[in-house]
Amino acid sequence: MTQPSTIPQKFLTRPHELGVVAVGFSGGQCKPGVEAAPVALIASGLLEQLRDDLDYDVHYDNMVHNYTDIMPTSDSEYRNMKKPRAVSAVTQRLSEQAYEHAKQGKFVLTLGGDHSIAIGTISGIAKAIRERLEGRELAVIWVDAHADINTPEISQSGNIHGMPVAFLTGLAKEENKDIFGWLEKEHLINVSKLVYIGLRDVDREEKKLLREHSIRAFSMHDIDRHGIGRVVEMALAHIGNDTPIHLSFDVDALDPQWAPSTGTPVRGGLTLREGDFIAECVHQTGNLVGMDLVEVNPSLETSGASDTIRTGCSLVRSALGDSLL
Ligand SMILES: NC(=[NH2+])NCCC[C@H](N)C(=O)O
Repeated sequence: MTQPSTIPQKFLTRPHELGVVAVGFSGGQCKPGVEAAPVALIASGLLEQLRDDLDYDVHYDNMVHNYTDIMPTSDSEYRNMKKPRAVSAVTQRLSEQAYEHAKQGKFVLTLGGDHSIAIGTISGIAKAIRERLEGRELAVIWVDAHADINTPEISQSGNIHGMPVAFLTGLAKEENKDIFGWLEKEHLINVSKLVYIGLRDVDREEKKLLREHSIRAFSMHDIDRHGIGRVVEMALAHIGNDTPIHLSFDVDALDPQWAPSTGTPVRGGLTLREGDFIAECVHQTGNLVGMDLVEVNPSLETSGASDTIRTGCSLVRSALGDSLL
């Protein structure tokens, strides 16, 4: 059965402590249901598994945050973004929550929610890491079918869950404090410390951005060619061994066979083992400081929902040190 990890964690001063933030937010896209994911993941026993099997001291406020108290009364489109003020307010609050945990040297686990929430988690953790580790930059491994790097102007959908990487890298900028203008330099990540794995549905303008900024991206084609083992090796080599890592895991990186209940499924994805393998390897670096699990939408499929939840739990356990032997 499962046992706690023995891998020393280089960048956490409280490696056995997990700050868990449950974010019931779906405003980064248009399909309701993704806000119910944290409850579903927790009801299926995820936090007990982390506590009892992997020996983590779980710091969870027993609340799924839906941030209703900070929802704007009106939220018209702005620069082609849908619900810009709501997503901005939620991610700003989440950024502070993630920062508080990360500042104390805990691992930050965030259960989403749609992928727009990564604007909050990554900005908060990047800031805490800079403060705690003398200006060190946070690297991000973005495991996803999509690149989520649309700037508002090039986005075809206007959904902000397709834009978080643009805001986090500073490729998209906005002065208005109510619409991501709260993001400061200390919140941002460097494109050279960003790596994608699993891409297979990238918009044309996004492809251009990836090329122009020489962003390291491993598509499903690369995984077919080299195998997942080599791809993860290359991804980690790109980041380097002296860098704290955040893993932002969109469940739609997996093939719909393993994760059908998600808003934007794309065929031809990772197997369950390839997903777990990525998470296991990132854990083994000893450099992981945070993880998001996003885009589980239990209401989209009746029979597929429990499979998707099970997949999500498995990915989180793997990233937190669960191993097969
Ligand atoms: N987090 C996600 N599932 N993102 C899907 C994004 C799809 C598309 N590229 C868009 O910008 O709308």
